[in-house]
Formats: sequence, structure tokens, C-alpha cells
Amino acid sequence: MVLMLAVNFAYMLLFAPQQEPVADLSYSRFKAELARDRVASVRMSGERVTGNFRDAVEIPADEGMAPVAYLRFQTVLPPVDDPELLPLLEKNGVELEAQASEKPTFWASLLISLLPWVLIIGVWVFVLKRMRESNGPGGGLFGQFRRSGAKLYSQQLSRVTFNDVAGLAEAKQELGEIIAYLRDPRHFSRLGGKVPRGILLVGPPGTGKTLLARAVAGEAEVPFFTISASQFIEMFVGVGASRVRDLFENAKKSAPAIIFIDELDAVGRSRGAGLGGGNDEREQTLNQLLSELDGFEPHQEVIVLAATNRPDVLDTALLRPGRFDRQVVVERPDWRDRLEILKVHARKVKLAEDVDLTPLAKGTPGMVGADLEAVMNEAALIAGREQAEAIGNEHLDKAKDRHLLGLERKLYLSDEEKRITAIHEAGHALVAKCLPGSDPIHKVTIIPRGQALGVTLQLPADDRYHYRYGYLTDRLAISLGGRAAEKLIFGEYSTGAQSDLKQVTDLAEKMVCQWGMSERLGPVSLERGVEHPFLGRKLATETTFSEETARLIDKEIEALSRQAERRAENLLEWNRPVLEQLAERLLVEEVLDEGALTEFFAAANLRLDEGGSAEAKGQS
Ligand SMILES: Nc1ncnc2c1ncn2[C@@H]1O[C@H](COP(=O)(O)OP(=O)(O)OP(=O)(O)O)[C@@H](O)[C@H]1O
Ligand SMILES: [Zn+2]
Repeated sequence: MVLMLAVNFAYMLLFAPQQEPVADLSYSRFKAELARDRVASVRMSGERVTGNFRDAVEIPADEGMAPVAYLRFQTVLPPVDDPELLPLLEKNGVELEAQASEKPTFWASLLISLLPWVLIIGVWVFVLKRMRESNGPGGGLFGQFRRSGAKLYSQQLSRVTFNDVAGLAEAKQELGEIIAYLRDPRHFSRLGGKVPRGILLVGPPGTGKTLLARAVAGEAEVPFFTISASQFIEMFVGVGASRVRDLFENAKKSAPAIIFIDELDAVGRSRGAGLGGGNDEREQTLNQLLSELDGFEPHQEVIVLAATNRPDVLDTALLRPGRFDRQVVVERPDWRDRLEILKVHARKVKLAEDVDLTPLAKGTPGMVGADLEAVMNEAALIAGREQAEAIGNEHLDKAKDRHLLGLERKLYLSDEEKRITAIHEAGHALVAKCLPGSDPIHKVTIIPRGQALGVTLQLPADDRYHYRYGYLTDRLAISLGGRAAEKLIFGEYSTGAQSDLKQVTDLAEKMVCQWGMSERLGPVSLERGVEHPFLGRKLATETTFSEETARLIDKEIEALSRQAERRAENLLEWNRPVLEQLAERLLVEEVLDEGALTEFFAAANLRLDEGGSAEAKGQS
């Protein structure tokens, strides 16, 4: 870095280029132009030649680019003298000015003579910095520089505000309280507000957790200390714990302040998990972190934010009251939020007047803020390469495709997949709606999450401990509703129902083997077999039952599943227009919550299930 700057500077002083563009010619091209009598004047200095054309000459630029017209050119003389050159110049009456090699100016020579020193000092500073940041357990020679790797963003530097964070309305609202507290702690506590110490930001990578934490610091105008938990433990044993201590010490000194720990799961995994007794260094670091979280005095106004996308693997000790006892969910954006995010990043680039970001926002389900930012950057690069005045719709489109090709995990759905997913999820939801005894639908979405392309989420109205037969057969039908809808609309199945099928088989197996719900097998518990002969799965732990029973179990599981499938198919067929409308709505909105669904179904004229569960019971 230091090196490049210095050299560039010297270069600029030596050969300050004229404003006009200068064509870089090969020597032979130069001679060709000369022979064609297109050169007006030449100035030689050492081996460098600059000059003017008589009229503008078009020189092809890089492949695929329009040629550029130049008035000036430069070239370099070959190392061996060219006897043809002077006669050629004279013959065409080219104005010639020759000069001994240019002398560097005073400042340039000063700079050049200082260059080695600049380099040495630069390297030294760099090394010193590294050592300070990563000093070993003993501190060694540079022990006096011991410091955590946490970066301090002073008040002036953390300019990020909620304005820069698009969407995430719920998260912002929840964090608003923290900001109020940090701005005026005394006032806040006088009102009797109890402030959480630690807040866990939970969400997939790139959804803006770090950005949000920074914005909290920016809004509250307090210093921001940040470290990634993986940095705690990358060095030597013992460093992690001491870094944690230093980080908290520093933050307390500048209180009110915010500490942000990214990738908390890197240190926060449950202790003792994993083979071979776990990782001492990590556990030490985690223990230190826990004790720091407990060690705040009431007047120390430090809030600890942490981010993770795996809250499930965290050590429960981290989640106890007084530690990270509050979770703020940072979700993947829906298209409206994606539009807002695109607008935020569009502020930094120049968009053409006619650009509409809405299609881009709608066409990028599954993308998170980081992706959208990358798309916007890519579009700016593409526009720049094409020497466009501003970013146009076509650049955005290209950038989107390019980014998608680069996405390793397939989070993005093609239009085709989106349609299939919408029909599939609408199928689940519609079947559930037509079975009055089933749980209310909390949410339907076609935003991909983890492995699932879409989700239909039902929440039980209250906690259930006992399940009626009818409730269970309803569940089977709902689970098969997605697949049945695909078949009805597209005439074929896709692979999207894999986990649905597993759910169905598991549940049906329990009904038959554990809950005695099969007429043919009777009121028996069949939890005795070892390996299920056909399903290849363990049914239970001990002994075996006869082969005949095993076959019967399979038959019964199949019968339950088929009945459920028929019910789902019937319901969907009866209500096919509603199914298609619902899928259409999903394609547009991506997420439908309980309110929207209730509203939608209220307007629909549904034909409900007609005592289907009774019929199913009779048939078995
Ligand atoms: N809601 C948003 N509004 C505006 N920009 C966003 C948003 N979400 C993400 N971004 C952009 O994406 C970048 C990356 O986001 P950030 O680092 O905050 O994600 P993260 O959730 O912390 O990811 P990770 O878990 O990988 O650390 C941000 O710097 C920002 O430019
Ligand atoms: Zn499904």
C-alpha cells in the first residue's frame, strides 16, 4: 500500500499527463502513422517520444469497445537506434524537438530518495500492528502493546443510522428501546425500565445483523466495539479469554458503549459438545465471556449485541437471564423490503431516469441485503465497462444473473420453481383451511429458508397433549396437500415434497404401531421390532414381530396415506379456482400472514370437507 502510493506520486510528478487523452502506440504503429504523414510534431526525451497528430486519429480500444479518437500519442524508442526514423521525420516535415532525458524535479528526486525509508517505516509499522493485535499468551517482547483485536469506532466514525438499514421494521422497533437507554441512561432507569444487557440478533448471513448493530451505535451516538468471535480463538491458547477481558474493559471505560460480537456460535457452542472432550481454548473463552456478562455494575452502561445464525447450538448458559436473554429475529427480506434495500444502495450509484427497481426486487426472492448490495455494485461495474452514462434496467438485469450464477447455495428460485412452490404451499394452506378441525395457518411463504423452498406454518391454537384420530388424519391430508396441488395443476410431481412424505410416513407409522389406530392390526403396541424389513428403519428397540405383521403394518401405513391423499385431492379439485388465486397472491406477495389469509379465505367460496375423517375411519 505504502509502496504503491509513493511510486504513483513520483510518477505523477515526473510525467504529469496532459488533460487530453494520449494514445499509447507501439513503435511500429508510430512509424506507420509517420509514413502515412499523419504526424505533425514529435518531441523526444531520452527514449520517450510524445507528439501530436495532424488530425484526430482513431485508435481501436479494447476488444468490443468503440475506437477512440486521439490528437496526442506517445511511444518508446527501441533500444537499438533506428536509422530510418530521422529521414522519415524529415521527409514528412515533422516538427522535431529533442531533449536529453528529463530531469526529475526537485520534489520528485526528494521523494525518490526518501522512498526506501518510507518503505522501511511502513513495513515496521505494519509488523508492529500485527504483533499488537495477535500477541501471544505471555505478551513477549511486545507485551506492553497487549490489546484486544476489537476495533473502536468512535462517535464520529459510526455514521450508520437506521436510515441506512432498510426493512427490518420489527427488529428496529425492538432495538429502539436500547437506543433510548444509551442516549439517556439515567432518565431511562428513573422510569423503571429494565434494560437487557445482551441481545442476540438471529438470522441468516448477510441479512444485516452487523449493519443493524452499527446503526444502533450510530443512532445512540456511542462508541462501537466489534469483534468476530472466530477472532477470539484463532491464535494461541489463552489469547481468546484475554481478548474478551480486554474488549470488555475497553468498552466499560468508554461507557455508554456497544459491544458487538459477530458469529457468536464460534465460541458459544455448548460446552462439552463434540468428540474428544471439546476444545479447551474455546471453553476458556466462553467461560470468560460468561463471567464478563455477569460482571457489569449497574452503572456501567454497556450493551452487548451478538449475532448468530445458529441459535440452536448455543450453550444454554449464554441464554440465561442477565446474559443474552433477548432475541431479535433478523429475517430474510420480502420483496417490499428488498425494494427498500435496493433503494438504500442505489443512493451510492447513478441510476438512469427510467430505472424501475420493482421488477428486480420481485425477481430476487431469497436474496438478502448483502446479495442486493452486490448486485447493485455489479450493475455499476457493468455500466462502467459499457461506458454508459448511468445504470439502466439492462445493467441491473445482467448483474442479477451474474450474481445468481455465483451463488453457491441455491436460494434463488427461477420463475418456474417459484410457480411450483406457490402452488405447493397454496395446496397445504387450502387443505388446512378446508379441514375445520385443524390448526389455524399462521403464515405461508415462498421465500426459501434453509433447505425448504417454501413454508406453510400452522400453529396449534393451544398446547395439545392428546391427539384425536380425526386430527391426525387431517394432518396427513394437509401434509400431502402440497404434492396433490402440484399434481392437479401441473399434472406431475416435483421433488419438493420430500419432507412432507417423510412426515406423513412417520406419523402414519406411529398411528399404526404406537397408538393402535389401525382396525386391522388392532389395539396393540408394535413397538417391538428391530429393523423394519421394508422401510429399512428402526421401529423400536427389542425383539421382532412376524413377517406377516410387518407386511400388514406397511399396508396400513399405505392405506392411511392413500386415504389422506384422496381427501387432499378432492378438496383441491373442488376448490381449484381458489387454489390458483391463492398461488397467484403468493407469487405477488411472497408472504401471507394470518390476517391476510383470513381475509383472502373470507372472500372465497370454499367447499369444505364433508365428514372425511369418519369416512376414512370406516374404510380401514
Ligand atoms: N436491511 C438492509 N438494508 C441495507 N443494506 C443491507 C441490509 N442488510 C444487509 N445490507 C447490506 O449487506 C451488507 C452485509 O450485511 P451484514 O454484514 O450486516 O450482514 P450480517 O447479517 O451481519 O451477515 P453475517 O452474518 O455474514 O455477518 C451490509 O453492509 C449492507 O450493505
Ligand atoms: Zn410441502
